[in-house]
Amino acid sequence: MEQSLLQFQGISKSYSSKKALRDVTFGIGAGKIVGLLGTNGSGKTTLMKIAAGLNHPSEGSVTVAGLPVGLNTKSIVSFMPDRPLTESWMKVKDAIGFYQDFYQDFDGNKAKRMLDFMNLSINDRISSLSKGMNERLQLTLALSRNAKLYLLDEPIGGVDPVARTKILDAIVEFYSEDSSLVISTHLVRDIERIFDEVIFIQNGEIVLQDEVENIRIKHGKSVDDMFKEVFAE
Ligand SMILES: Nc1ncnc2c1ncn2[C@@H]1O[C@H](COP(=O)(O)OP(=O)(O)OP(=O)(O)O)[C@@H](O)[C@H]1O
Repeated sequence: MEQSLLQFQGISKSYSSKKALRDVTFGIGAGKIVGLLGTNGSGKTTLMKIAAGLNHPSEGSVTVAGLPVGLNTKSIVSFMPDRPLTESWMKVKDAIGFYQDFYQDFDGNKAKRMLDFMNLSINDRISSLSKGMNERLQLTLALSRNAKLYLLDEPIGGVDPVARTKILDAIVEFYSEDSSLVISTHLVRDIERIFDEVIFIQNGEIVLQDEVENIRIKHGKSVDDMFKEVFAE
C-alpha cells in the first residue's frame, strides 16, 4: 500500500470534560488537495493543530511522511492558523522577514509573486489590513514555504465572494504538486472545485472520506449537497 503523507491512527483529544476528537483514523496521499469539512465546533482546528504539532492528542499517533509529529515534521509542515500569527506593529515586509529567518524552506521569490497577485504591498502596515487582506497575507506566508504538507485552517472565511475565486486560483497556482494541502472550511460550495478528496468531520468523528469524483458519480451530488445532507440539523 502506498504510504500516506499524513496518517492519523486512533487519535482522540479531550479538553477537560469535552471530547473534541474521537478515535480518528485516516490517511492522505501525496499530491492531493483535501477538504476537511465540518460545522462549527466539529474538531477541524483541533485536528489541524495536532497534525502541525501544536496540540497533543490524548490518545493515538500521527505521522507526516512516516515521521512521528514533532520537531522533525515541523520543518516540512506549513500551517496557516485561523487566527493571524503576525504582530500588529509589523509591516508586511517585517512578517516576510520573520518567516524568512524562521523557515529555511521559505521562498522569497514566491512570496514576492504572491504578494503582487494578492495586491499587497511590502510597506502595508498589518494593523491597517482588513480581515480579508490579512488572510491573503497569512496565506502568502504559509504557501511561500516549500513544505511537504500545507494545513490551511479556514483560509477564506473573511474574503469577500468576488475575491474568493482569485484566492482559490492563487492556492492552486502556488502550491507545488508533489505536496499535499488540507483545507478546513464550511464554505463548501465556494471551494469544492479545487478538492481532489474530502473528509467530513462531525462531533469529532470522521463520517466520510472519499474522492470528489466518486461523490459526484456514486451519489450524483455535489460535495455541497452531500455536506448539507450529512450536516442537516
Ligand atoms: N482549548 C480548548 N479548551 C476547551 N475546549 C476546547 C478548546 N479548543 C476547542 N475546544 C472545543 O473542542 C471542540 C472542537 O473545537 P475546534 O476548534 O477543533 O472545532 P472547529 O471545527 O475548528 O470549529 P470552528 O469551525 O468553529 O472553528 C469544540 O466543542 C470546542 O469548544
